[in-house]
Amino acid sequence: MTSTKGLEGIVAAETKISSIIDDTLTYVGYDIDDLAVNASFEEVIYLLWHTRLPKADELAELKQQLADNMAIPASIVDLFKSMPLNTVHPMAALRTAVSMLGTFDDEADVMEPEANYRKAVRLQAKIATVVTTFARVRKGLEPIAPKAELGYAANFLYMLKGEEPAAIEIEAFDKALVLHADHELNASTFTARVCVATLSDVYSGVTAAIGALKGPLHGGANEQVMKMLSEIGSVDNVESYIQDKLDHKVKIMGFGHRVYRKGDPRAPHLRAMSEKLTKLTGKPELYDMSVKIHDMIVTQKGLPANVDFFSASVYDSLGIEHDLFTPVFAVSRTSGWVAHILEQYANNRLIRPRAEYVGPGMQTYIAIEER
Ligand SMILES: CC(=O)SCCNC(=O)CCNC(=O)[C@H](O)C(C)(C)COP(=O)(O)OP(=O)(O)OC[C@H]1O[C@@H](n2cnc3c(N)ncnc32)[C@H](O)[C@@H]1OP(=O)(O)O
Ligand SMILES: O=C([O-])CC(=O)C(=O)O
Repeated sequence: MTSTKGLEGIVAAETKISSIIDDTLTYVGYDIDDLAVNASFEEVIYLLWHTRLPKADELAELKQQLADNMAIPASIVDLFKSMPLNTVHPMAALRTAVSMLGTFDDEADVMEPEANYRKAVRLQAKIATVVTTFARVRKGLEPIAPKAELGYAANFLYMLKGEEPAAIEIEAFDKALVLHADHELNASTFTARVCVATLSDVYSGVTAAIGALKGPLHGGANEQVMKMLSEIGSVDNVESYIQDKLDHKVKIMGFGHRVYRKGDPRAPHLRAMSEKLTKLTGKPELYDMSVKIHDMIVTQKGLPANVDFFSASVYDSLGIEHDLFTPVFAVSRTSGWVAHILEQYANNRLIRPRAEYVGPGMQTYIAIEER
């Protein structure tokens, strides 16, 4: 029995939800380039959960269900207030809050497909409120209730900032949500599938997935990209900063990917958004720095940017605090996690691989006083 480090190249599940073939990403067979330009996030949620695009009335129904379920229990606010708010990372707060949401759901352990779908809707609706509520509570601000008439992207920005976002902000944020919604068997989605394959519940699966997304080799990279841009500070500093990191073999966040070789198809969309939005917000240097970093890494390491690289300057332009970047990713990816959880339940088998044992051979127990 031999192992493959990081399970590289191992096909561990069948899925109808998304695919990456020859660097092309599709959701249910629709090219991400097509969806990024044409689909709303709510349409993508429906697509991932039903493996088909919604008709107008079906989309309207899903939007209504999401709007109806956005409120969160007051205890979640109390939970946040009880946390060490000066130090807690929003991803840790989110992980804990999603777990707690499960305790309030009467159907948490009801495993019928209809009940699991209802939980999917509730969780997708509430996760936007959870993240924005945390963002406000930690600053001593009152949470803002969602407005039923706003779409998902608009509601998120509204609940975060307390004012209705401009059309260009809604459009950009909605596109970012579309681009982050699903990605085949990435680490957090695999985590969710492993968790629920024991027939554990939807909340456990998403809580586990949030934990996996948090790491800087996965979703946590977008916050680290912004940290790097802030440290660099100006285009003139890019070369020496990046060269120093490369000379010391430090990984540059937002580059490289386990699956993509030529490039991540989501990155050009985010790059275009970054160029446009950083100009509008009067911070074009963020984009210019990003491009210079990008060119250096591509030239010297041959590594293309992944989804996390240009999303950092996009989220900054939308006025989102830097440590909320990964929670925003989680808000979008919940749609994909839940789709995979429902797919796993529909054709379940326990996921239990083997490990290659590389420890010592058979030993005989030695009494403690003789060691
Ligand atoms: C949403 C997402 O999860 S997208 C990914 C987000 N993560 C990041 O941006 C973090 C930075 N990137 C990385 O750490 C990696 O590229 C990963 C985790 C994405 C993929 O990892 P793996 O497929 O395991 O590749 P691995 O880490 O083994 O790298 C292979 C080689 O490329 C190098 N490399 C990979 N990524 C980078 C990088 N970002 N900067 C510099 N060198 C890199 C490695 O040092 C290694 O070099 P070596 O063979 O000389 O030791
Ligand atoms: O697929 C991966 O390994 C990581 C990734 O890009 C994602 O989850 O969006």
